[in-house]
Amino acid sequence: MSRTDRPLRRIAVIGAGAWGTALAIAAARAGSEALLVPRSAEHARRIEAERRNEARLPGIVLPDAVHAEADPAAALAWADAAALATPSQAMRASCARLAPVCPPDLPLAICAKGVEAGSGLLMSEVVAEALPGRPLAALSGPSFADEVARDLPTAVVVAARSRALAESVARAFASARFRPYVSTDLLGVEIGGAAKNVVAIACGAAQGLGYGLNTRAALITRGLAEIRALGAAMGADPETLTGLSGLGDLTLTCSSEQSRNFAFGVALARAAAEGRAAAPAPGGPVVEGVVNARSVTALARRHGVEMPICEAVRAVVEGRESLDSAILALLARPLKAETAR
Ligand SMILES: NC(=O)C1=CN([C@@H]2O[C@H](COP(=O)(O)OP(=O)(O)OC[C@H]3O[C@@H](n4cnc5c(N)ncnc54)[C@H](O)[C@@H]3O)[C@@H](O)[C@H]2O)C=CC1
Ligand SMILES: O=C(CO)COP(=O)(O)O
Repeated sequence: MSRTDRPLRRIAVIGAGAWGTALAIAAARAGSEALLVPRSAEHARRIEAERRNEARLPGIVLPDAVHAEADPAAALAWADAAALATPSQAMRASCARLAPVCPPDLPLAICAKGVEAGSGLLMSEVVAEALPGRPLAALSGPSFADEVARDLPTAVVVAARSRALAESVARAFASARFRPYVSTDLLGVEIGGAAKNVVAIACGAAQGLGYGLNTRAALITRGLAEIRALGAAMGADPETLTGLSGLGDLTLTCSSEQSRNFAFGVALARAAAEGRAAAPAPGGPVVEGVVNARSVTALARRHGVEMPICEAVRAVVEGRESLDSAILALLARPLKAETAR
């Protein structure tokens, strides 16, 4: 009997950021047990002593079924499955640390959203290189960590090439107010999650510039068209990109300053107005769209896909173009048909 034929009830969560912590809590609500594995032993001790992860999820008390474990070997030996919840650019290093101690058949649920800079690989490709042979799933969709931790109703999607694996992972997290749908389109789910953060920066910048809701609606819709074009070129199911992990997450992230990517876009516009550059705070919460502006557009260029909004965000965050001129360039693009057909 393979591991995924029996319920996945012990979940090791690698990466104790806001999302890893919220997922550990979601697993506990689903009747699973979770071991949260931070990068440092000190962080594990603090979480265990305080019964919270105050730096990342302020005010949230951990349920009894969640514990912190400093030693990844102990956590993975105990676990039925692991959730990989480090930022995308740390995924390879984090998996390398797990490689000597990760059982060869341990199911892994990728919870980071992004494309690796340099290699242009999706997270499932990075993990398959760093931890070869393990059954892979991705959990994604519109889900602010804080809302999940507070048990506000949330729907996500769990994708795996094996439907049985997607269903097992979904069951490990499903509870009355946390509803995972399943999908076999791993590629589509990963593309939507990686690209939406870049469009969210554009929406935040538009808000910071004082633009209105017309602009936001245009950016979301045309952003989705870009994401769908990338998905089509890479072989994703177009329906996935209008589902929870595509349009769903795009809508969430593009419409609230609760999104770190949106908030960073607002900060970009404020900084531009004051004639200075903006960058995410070192050691602060991850802003995936900054690195992913580069990695997602690099992937699109490789596939011959135009992503003008994402390219504009890239040019601005790389300091090659001012926000004003990036917007003017977007608006000055030749008039064209809205749809390809
Ligand atoms: N916060 C949210 O609402 C959601 C986040 N996500 C995704 O989850 C991923 C993680 O985001 P957050 O937890 O929010 O970030 P965060 O900024 O709250 O925390 C990131 C954590 O990763 C740890 N880390 C960094 N490098 C590491 C490494 N090499 N090994 C182990 N740990 C390492 C840091 O110590 C930190 O605790 C991102 O890809 C994000 O897009 C997905 C859904 C919701
Ligand atoms: O992915 C997220 C919600 O689904 C979190 O978005 P931010 O990283 O922009 O906060």
